[in-house]
Amino acid sequence: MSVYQAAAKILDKLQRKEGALKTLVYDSRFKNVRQLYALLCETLRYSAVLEEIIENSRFLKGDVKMTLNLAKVVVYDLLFGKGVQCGGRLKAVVIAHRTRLRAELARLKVKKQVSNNMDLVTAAGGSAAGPAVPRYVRLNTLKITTNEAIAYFKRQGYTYLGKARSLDEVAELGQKHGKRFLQDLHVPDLLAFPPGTDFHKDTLYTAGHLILQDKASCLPALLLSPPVGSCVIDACAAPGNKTSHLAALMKNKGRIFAFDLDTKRLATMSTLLLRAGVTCQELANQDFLTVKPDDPKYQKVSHILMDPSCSGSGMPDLMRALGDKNGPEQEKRLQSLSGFQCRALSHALSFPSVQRVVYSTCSIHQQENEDVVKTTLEQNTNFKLVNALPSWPARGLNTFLDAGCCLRASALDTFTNGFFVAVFERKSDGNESSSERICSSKAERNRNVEEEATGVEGRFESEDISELPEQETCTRKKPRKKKRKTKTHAVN
Ligand SMILES: C[S@@+](CC[C@H](N)C(=O)[O-])C[C@H]1O[C@@H](n2cnc3c(N)ncnc32)[C@H](O)[C@@H]1O
Repeated sequence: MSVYQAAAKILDKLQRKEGALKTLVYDSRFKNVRQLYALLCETLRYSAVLEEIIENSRFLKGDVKMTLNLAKVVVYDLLFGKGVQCGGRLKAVVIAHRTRLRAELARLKVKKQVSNNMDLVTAAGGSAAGPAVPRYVRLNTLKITTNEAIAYFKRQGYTYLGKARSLDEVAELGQKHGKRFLQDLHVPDLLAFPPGTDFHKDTLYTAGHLILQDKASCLPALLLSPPVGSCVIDACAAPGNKTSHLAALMKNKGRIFAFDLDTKRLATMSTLLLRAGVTCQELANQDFLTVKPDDPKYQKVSHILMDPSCSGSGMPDLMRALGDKNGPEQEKRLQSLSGFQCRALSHALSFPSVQRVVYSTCSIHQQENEDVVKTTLEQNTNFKLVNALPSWPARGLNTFLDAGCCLRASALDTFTNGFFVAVFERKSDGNESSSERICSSKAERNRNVEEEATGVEGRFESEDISELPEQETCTRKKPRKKKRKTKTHAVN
């Protein structure tokens, strides 16, 4: 099977919501999964542009017999990729229409008033997905310091633009190309490069010094901010980007109990943590809902990260591929996800010593975000919301009194993927009224700012197919009856 047929099949499956992109690629058993994955990512990125070109050129209107998805992957390679890399009838058909397709590309650039292909993507995605998001690189501080990394990239010919002072500077980088980078203003040890910068073959990346992770997905670990030496649970952990971030914040001291239902993702996680030099973890292939809060093993757990399965609707490429379908089916799915998310979050809050719990999703839907937080607060009156990262401009939708304590992220507002974070903290006095739980009092806001400035500052995904799923689509798996626990051992 050619790479195009394999890719088209996966696009079909994505549209039928049969799984996450990386899982589908991995499961396809295609011999060169890296090539297949790269082609799919790029086709998804150019999806809207490709559809317009295919439609305007009437490529599929004549005698050409192929599905839109097959047309998209092959036209992508013809116009934006390495040229058509197959033989036979498929190549003959595309070559026969090459001139018309190229002419449509040129016409589209004139229409959108852009001069290069990347700008075309930005122009196409501008309304639905927002501007292009920079390539964020989290430095794994277990292995490298920020200064070392900056010096390394300078040696590689990149121009260092300094530490961003405003989101506008990050946004500007999103519109640029070439070898330049800056340090992020919110997340310490995070660098931002122009979109499309590829580090998969970089030696620092392959050695686990760099973690390719979107900025928004760095916020949960940062806001949980477990002290060095603490006892932490990562409830839905695989493939472990946030676990490795937690371990870096904890300087590999203390314990992280990490759970996941999915055996394959957990195996990938084990490999990734090994590469990242994480040694303080204990992995378990277990349904978090079955983990007993009164088990003496978890007696000292003070911090929990809850990043459960969600619709993945914050991932722009994915949503563009799936189409933003509303309707009863979508509503049913969201309700089911939301029910699970509420149960999982309440379960996290039931651990006897837990003080702080961070809830996050890569969803843009209120049902999975504010609604889950509101229900959970109503059911757990011994917890309140903390005003998460007050300097962050995008806040939770105003659907209940404390919703502004939560933060949202999007390509349009924060130049990241779509994301949501809420921070729960145990009330010091169990008798606080519901109004006291609101984090809008000036004193508490100030305290939170201070915490973020002192506790977080100074401490500190790949999309490589060999590493498998980031957190984009995280379809919920049914709990398995048989539990198998795996424990990773310390690695030097
Ligand atoms: C959003 S992804 C987690 C991404 C991860 N936190 C990271 O940053 O790399 C959600 C994960 O939850 C897992 N999951 C779903 N239901 C679960 C459950 N009941 N118990 C444990 N893990 C679960 C899924 O297998 C999936 O790997």
